[in-house]
Amino acid sequence: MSIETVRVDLGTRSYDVRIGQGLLDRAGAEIVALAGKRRVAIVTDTTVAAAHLPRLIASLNTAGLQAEALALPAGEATKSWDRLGQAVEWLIAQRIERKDLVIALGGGVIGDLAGFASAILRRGVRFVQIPTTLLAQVDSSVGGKTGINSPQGKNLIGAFHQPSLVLADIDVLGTLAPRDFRAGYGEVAKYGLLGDEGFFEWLETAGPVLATDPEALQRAVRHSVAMKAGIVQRDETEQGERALLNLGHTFGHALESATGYSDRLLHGEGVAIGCTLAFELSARLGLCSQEAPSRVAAHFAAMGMPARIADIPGDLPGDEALIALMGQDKKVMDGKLRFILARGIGQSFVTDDVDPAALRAVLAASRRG
Ligand SMILES: NC(=O)c1ccc[n+]([C@@H]2O[C@H](COP(=O)([O-])OP(=O)(O)OC[C@H]3O[C@@H](n4cnc5c(N)ncnc54)[C@H](O)[C@@H]3O)[C@@H](O)[C@H]2O)c1
Ligand SMILES: O=C(O)C(=O)C[C@@H](O)[C@H](O)[C@H](O)COP(=O)(O)O
Ligand SMILES: [Zn+2]
Repeated sequence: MSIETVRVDLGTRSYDVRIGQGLLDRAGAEIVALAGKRRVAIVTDTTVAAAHLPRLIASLNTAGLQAEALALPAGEATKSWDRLGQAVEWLIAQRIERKDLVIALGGGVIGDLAGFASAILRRGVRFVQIPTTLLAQVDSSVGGKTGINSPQGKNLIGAFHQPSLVLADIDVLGTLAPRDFRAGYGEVAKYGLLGDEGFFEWLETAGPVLATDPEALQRAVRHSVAMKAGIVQRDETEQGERALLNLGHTFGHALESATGYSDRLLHGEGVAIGCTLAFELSARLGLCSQEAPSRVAAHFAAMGMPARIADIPGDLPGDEALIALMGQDKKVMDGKLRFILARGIGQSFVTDDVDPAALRAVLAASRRG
C-alpha cells in the first residue's frame, strides 16, 4: 500500500498529513526539509519511548538530524500544569529556538501537551505530530487543538496551534494495547455518526477487522483525516461547523472529569458513551427514530466498547453533578449548554434547545444500562 497524503489547507498554516506504512523509519527524510539544520526535540511518553523512540532517533540521525528526547509518564494525568511546566522548562534547557522543531511522538495526550508547549514556548515554535495511537492518527494530531486538563473540566487550558506536518504510520498501531485501540475507534465511528452514514455502514462490517487488516485500517484513518481536514479548513477555530467534531463530547468530557481523568474511562470510551447518549437524547426529543440510538449502541457493543454510563466501573456523582460538569464545556454560550444532536446517522447539528427533563431521562436510563 502506498503512502497517502491529506492536505490541510489553511493558508500560511497549511500542512500535509502523511498516512501509511513504514513512515516512522522514513521520518528523518520526511522532516529534514522542514528542519533544515535546526535542532529537533522529541516529547514522548515512557511506553511509546520503549516501543518506538530508538527507531525515530535512528531515522533522524540518518537524515543528519540530532535529537534529544523527554519521556513523560503515560496516561491522561500527564495533561496537567505540572507536566506542561516540565516539558516547557526542558525545551528551554535544550535551548530550542523559535525556528527549531518539536516532535510529539505519542498518543493524544502527548500531542495535546507537546503541541501546547510548542504554542507557548518563545510565543510559538513549529511542531510535528507523529501520532502513535488510532485516536491520535484519526483525530488529535490534525486540526491544531492543543491543551491540558483542569480539575474543573477537560482541555480548559489550551491554544489553537497547527502542526507543520503529521506522520501517521499505521504500523506503529500494532503495539497498542487492545483497549487503547478500541478507545481510538470511538473517534473513528464518530465521523460516520456526525456526517457520513455510508462510512458508518462500512464500519459496521469493517470495524471488527480493522486491527488485523492494514488496508481497511489505512482506509479508516485516511477517510477520518479527510473528513476532519475538510471541517477544520472551513472553520479552523470552531465558530460554527467544527463543533460537530464534538459529537458525544459534552457527555464524554463530563464523565472523564467525574472519573478523575483515570483509566476508569479513556477518552475514546467516553466518546462512545457520549455518542450513544447524543443519539438517545435526539430520539427522545423526536429528532430521529428510535432505531438510530439502538444501532449506535449495538455497534459499540459489537466492538467490545462501553456504550452506557452503567458500563463505567465504580461510583459516579449524581446527574446534577454531571450536568454541572457539562456547564464547563467550551460550547456553553450565555450559560446555556449546547449539544451536538442528530436527525439520523450522519446528520448531526448543534443546538441549545434541549429540554432538561429529556436530558435527565437519558442520563437515568443510561445509568440503568
Ligand atoms: N486535540 C484534539 O483534537 C484531540 C482529539 C481527540 C482526543 N484528544 C485528546 O487525546 C487524548 C487521548 O489520546 P489517546 O487515546 O491517544 O491516549 P494516550 O495518549 O494516553 O495513549 C493511550 C495509551 O497508549 C499508549 N501508547 C501510545 N502509542 C502506543 C503504541 N504505538 N504502542 C503501545 N502503546 C502506545 C500510551 O502510552 C498510553 O498509555 C485525550 O486527552 C483527548 O482529550 C485531542
Ligand atoms: O478537533 C476538534 O474540534 C474536536 O472537537 C475533536 C475532539 O475529538 C477532541 O476530543 C477535542 O479535543 C475536543 O475539543 P474541546 O474543544 O471540546 O476540548
Ligand atoms: Zn475527542
